Amino acid sequence: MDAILKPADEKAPRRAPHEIARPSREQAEAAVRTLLAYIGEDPEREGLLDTPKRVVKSYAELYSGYAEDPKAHLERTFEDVGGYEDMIMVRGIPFHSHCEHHMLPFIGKAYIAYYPSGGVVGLSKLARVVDIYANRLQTQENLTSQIVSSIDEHLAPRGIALMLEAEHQCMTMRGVQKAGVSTITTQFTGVFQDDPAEQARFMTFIRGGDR
Ligand SMILES: Nc1nc2c(ncn2[C@@H]2O[C@H](COP(=O)(O)OP(=O)(O)OP(=O)(O)O)[C@@H](O)[C@H]2O)c(=O)[nH]1
Ligand SMILES: [Zn+2]
Repeated sequence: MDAILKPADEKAPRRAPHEIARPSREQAEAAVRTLLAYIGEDPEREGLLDTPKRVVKSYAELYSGYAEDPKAHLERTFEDVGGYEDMIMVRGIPFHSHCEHHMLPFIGKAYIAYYPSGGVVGLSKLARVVDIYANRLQTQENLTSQIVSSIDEHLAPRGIALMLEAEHQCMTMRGVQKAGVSTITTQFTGVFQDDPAEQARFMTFIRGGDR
């Protein structure tokens, strides 16, 4: 257990989840008490007695994505769609994630489009995939590429376009303190990657409902 409580060698290769010993809930709660004392609080005062328990419980929701597999949501496709094969966009999916540098939230919207090939997925499933990856520690770039890779792997559409726009609280509440700044990331595969006109169409769809 000591190994996980000490800082890791920065150059160590990335370990698989099963190689990392998981602390108990009690150890996680004790770590929260340590942080409370570190910021100058008294972890024993009445208002804070249940806080470690609540924080650890909230982590089960905020970081639920580690225990979920997007495949479960993307493997069921529908083919009876009247031969529809044009772009499908799910526009403005709200998400919240946490940056892996500060463990502070970044909050924004995802815009996903794809050209189907042989089948479509339930629309909600795309939002579920966003949540699975957002409910992990992330960089916005990683989140973008993981969502795209997973849709590509399980659905193999003719093309995928994804744009994320988010505000990072680590830039708003602390550090450089720039409120109202958003970060945009995009990734294109297939027809979107090959044809700039498709990227332009994607951008037009994104603006569509705001006119
Ligand atoms: N590329 C990228 N950077 C991010 C993301 N989330 C946070 N960051 C940045 O990660 C960087 C970490 O920089 P460091 O210098 O190691 O940390 P820091 O001293 O806390 O930096 P400041 O935020 O500038 O105070 C900061 O520039 C953050 O803005 C992200 O999703 N993608
Ligand atoms: Zn950050």
